[in-house]
Amino acid sequence: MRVAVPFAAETPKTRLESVLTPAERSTFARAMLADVLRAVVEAGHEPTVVSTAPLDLETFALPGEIAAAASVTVDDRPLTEAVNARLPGSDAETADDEPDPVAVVMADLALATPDALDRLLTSTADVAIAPGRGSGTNALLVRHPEFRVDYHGTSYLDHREIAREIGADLETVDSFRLGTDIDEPADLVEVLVHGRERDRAPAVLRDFGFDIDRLEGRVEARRPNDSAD
Ligand SMILES: Nc1nc2c(ncn2[C@@H]2O[C@H](COP(=O)(O)OP(=O)(O)OP(=O)(O)O)[C@@H](O)[C@H]2O)c(=O)[nH]1
Ligand SMILES: C[C@H](OP(=O)(O)O)C(=O)O
Repeated sequence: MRVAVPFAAETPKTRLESVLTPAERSTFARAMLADVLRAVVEAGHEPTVVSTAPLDLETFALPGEIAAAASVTVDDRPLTEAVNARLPGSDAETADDEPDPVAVVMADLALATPDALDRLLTSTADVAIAPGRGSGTNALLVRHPEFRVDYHGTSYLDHREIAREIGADLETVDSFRLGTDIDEPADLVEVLVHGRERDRAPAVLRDFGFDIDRLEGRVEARRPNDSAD
């Protein structure tokens, strides 16, 4: 199985611009990517980062076995096109009778664990999806040679419809860890609460000065000098 990890390398995580500087967003996005690559390798797979710009994984100082298993390919097409070019049955595929399945795991799944990924990656459905809140498609496994993605907006609902149209059976993988993509300031607290000790993303946030604000209402990640909304 091939596992693609799309990565917007140049201006990542723009929706975090109210709480992180551009340099911090880049560091944080790379920390989440490192955590995702580690989880994919520990689930037994060799991830390829599909990056919008060149990316030197050597500068990530990944543990040896993670660095050895992970690779980068540069593709500056929009997300949907770049992913579709890699799905079973696409032009980039050889004309195998039975193409290899392809998984697509987003680089901002900071809570992903090998066990959570394994539940998706061992699905035998034609298409398996771990949706995100708000109907995103956080992680996907495609076996069907006619299935194509259409990301953004309500992509989970759209992908269900696409699967129905081509007669593919679809499994929805219900997973808190895969369902939590880190898009907006309110998501940062999930990294601090549920990130594991060894993960980079929570360490980076703490290094930036974030902590869990328990003072009132719903908990959130805040640093002391952030102005109140
Ligand atoms: N290869 C590639 N990856 C992308 C592209 N856009 C987003 N990604 C990656 O796809 C995943 C989901 O991205 P989004 O959350 O929609 O966008 P983002 O760029 O991370 O964040 P925002 O700028 O806040 O929208 C992340 O892993 C991104 O790094 C793209 O055009 N090409
Ligand atoms: C790529 C996109 O991510 P979101 O913008 O929902 O985080 C999607 O899941 O369709």
